[in-house]
Amino acid sequence: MTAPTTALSLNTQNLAEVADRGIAVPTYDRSAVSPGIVHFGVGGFHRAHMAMVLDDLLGAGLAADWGIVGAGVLPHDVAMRDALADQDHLYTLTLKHADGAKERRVIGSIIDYRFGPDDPAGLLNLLTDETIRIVSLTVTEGGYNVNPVTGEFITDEPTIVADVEALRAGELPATVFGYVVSALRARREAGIAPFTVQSCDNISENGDVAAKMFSAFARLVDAELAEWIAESVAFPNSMVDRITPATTDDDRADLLTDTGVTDAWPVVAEPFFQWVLEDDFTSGRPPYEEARVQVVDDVQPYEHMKLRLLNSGHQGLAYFGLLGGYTFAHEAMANPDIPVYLRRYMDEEGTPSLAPLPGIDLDAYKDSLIERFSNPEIRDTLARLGAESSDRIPKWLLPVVKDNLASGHPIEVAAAICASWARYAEGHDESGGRFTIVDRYADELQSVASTQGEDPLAFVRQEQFFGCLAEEPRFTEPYLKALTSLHERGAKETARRLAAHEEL
Ligand SMILES: NC(=O)c1ccc[n+]([C@@H]2O[C@H](COP(=O)([O-])OP(=O)(O)OC[C@H]3O[C@@H](n4cnc5c(N)ncnc54)[C@H](O)[C@@H]3O)[C@@H](O)[C@H]2O)c1
Ligand SMILES: O=P(O)(O)OC[C@@H](O)[C@@H](O)[C@H](O)[C@H](O)CO
Repeated sequence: MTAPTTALSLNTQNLAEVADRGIAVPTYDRSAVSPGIVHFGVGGFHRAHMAMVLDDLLGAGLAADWGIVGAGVLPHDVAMRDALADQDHLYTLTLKHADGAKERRVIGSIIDYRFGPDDPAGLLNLLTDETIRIVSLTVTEGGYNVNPVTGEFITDEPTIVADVEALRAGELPATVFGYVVSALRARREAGIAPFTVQSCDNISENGDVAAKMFSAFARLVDAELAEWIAESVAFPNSMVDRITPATTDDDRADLLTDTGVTDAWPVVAEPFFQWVLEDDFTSGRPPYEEARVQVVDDVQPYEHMKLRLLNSGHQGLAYFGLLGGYTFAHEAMANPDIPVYLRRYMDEEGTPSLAPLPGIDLDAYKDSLIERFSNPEIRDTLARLGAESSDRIPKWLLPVVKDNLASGHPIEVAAAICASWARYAEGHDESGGRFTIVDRYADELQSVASTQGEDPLAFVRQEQFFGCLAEEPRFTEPYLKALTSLHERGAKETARRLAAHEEL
């Protein structure tokens, strides 16, 4: 291994030298990889997860016709376009183990990137081309445009209204919905088989939700087209898992210090990887199972396990941690009470809401979650976990509350987590410092939270998030006790009492 004396840019030409500096590089001929997948939402997670799987397959001499073309439609996606373009769409993935060990590799499966606004017709033509057989998505929970209480498509969102008009007028789209539905319409007219729409977002029944939302969008354009989409396009469900924090300047600096390689947008993630995928594809798929993907007939039990234990657990960690003055997930996990009350939530509330999971050792799974949250090398911020709560709590935690209310199982900790969100939404911590609430409903949430001194149930009366839970005493009683305790005793003491099963 060459000592990293000079800075070396990551690009195709420098790959041999990058390898000399201790980073594994693609051994396959990237120029022979042709596009088969368009991925919307190329952020940290896609690059740590699905793109790595394709890179593994390419490295094994498979899937050469399943190269990924990234696509972005939001203004800030220019940053990813430029970062990737300058390095031939290569990037480094660093897996950080809890003991400090780092596994580094260069991923080569993304072969191009299209920023929609640069050339909407070009992106649409690509999506219409028969070589594209999968359109995959990590556009976040909010990207599916679902009303959290009714579960229906939000039809009056301005970008959606504009795209519906554009498609009706035969003009070019701007949103993911517009691109996918325009392309499917064009393929249908040209007699080209539709692609599969493969969601990789953290949403329960993500494929079914995508099917419903894309069909609802199409219905606004053309009812017959919507029917054809519902009948002809596969939307497989999946459970995806790998904690991938947002990239920081420290990550770029670490890579440079350790190896001398510069990467404009490296990805850092935990070593754990899981992808459980429903085998339902319209026009073929890569041999995913050759790269650790569990291809199954029914994903739902795995999805529920992950969303209700891991992601809801993250919600339990985020607001208590931020209110308690912590910045990183592992710092909050080092408070002895926090892992204990999180485990109480997982054992007493999350677990009874799950269907049987034959062959899965749930205790080992929950132990591993506590370990993964505690990994000090990942430096996952509580701010990331606590962002866009209005898209997360209703989709991950409230289904546990509703199922347990129906079955008579406990909901005390889940109610306390809801109260911690309400307390956090007040926008200040316990020493008077300010939080920046990152949520598309931030103003509304903060304004309602500011009234809960006089009206402690104000936050849960927001039916668009909580449905009718404000009318349910079995929920409001523990919720009010937790909210009062958070105000009067603070997050750390409230966590201690929850951990110790003491009265709040
Ligand atoms: N980060 C993780 O640990 C992790 C793990 C499992 C699953 N996921 C899933 O992946 C999603 C993305 O996570 P990430 O860490 O890559 O985030 P990120 O912020 O790095 O990337 C998100 C991408 O989605 C795009 N996007 C957001 N809203 C959109 C919209 N309305 N239309 C089109 N594009 C949109 C953004 O422009 C960006 O390219 C999560 O919301 C989650 O559902 C993430
Ligand atoms: O990325 P989000 O918005 O779905 O949720 C935040 C975290 O809970 C999530 O990213 C987890 O880290 C991830 O789901 C682990 O696989």
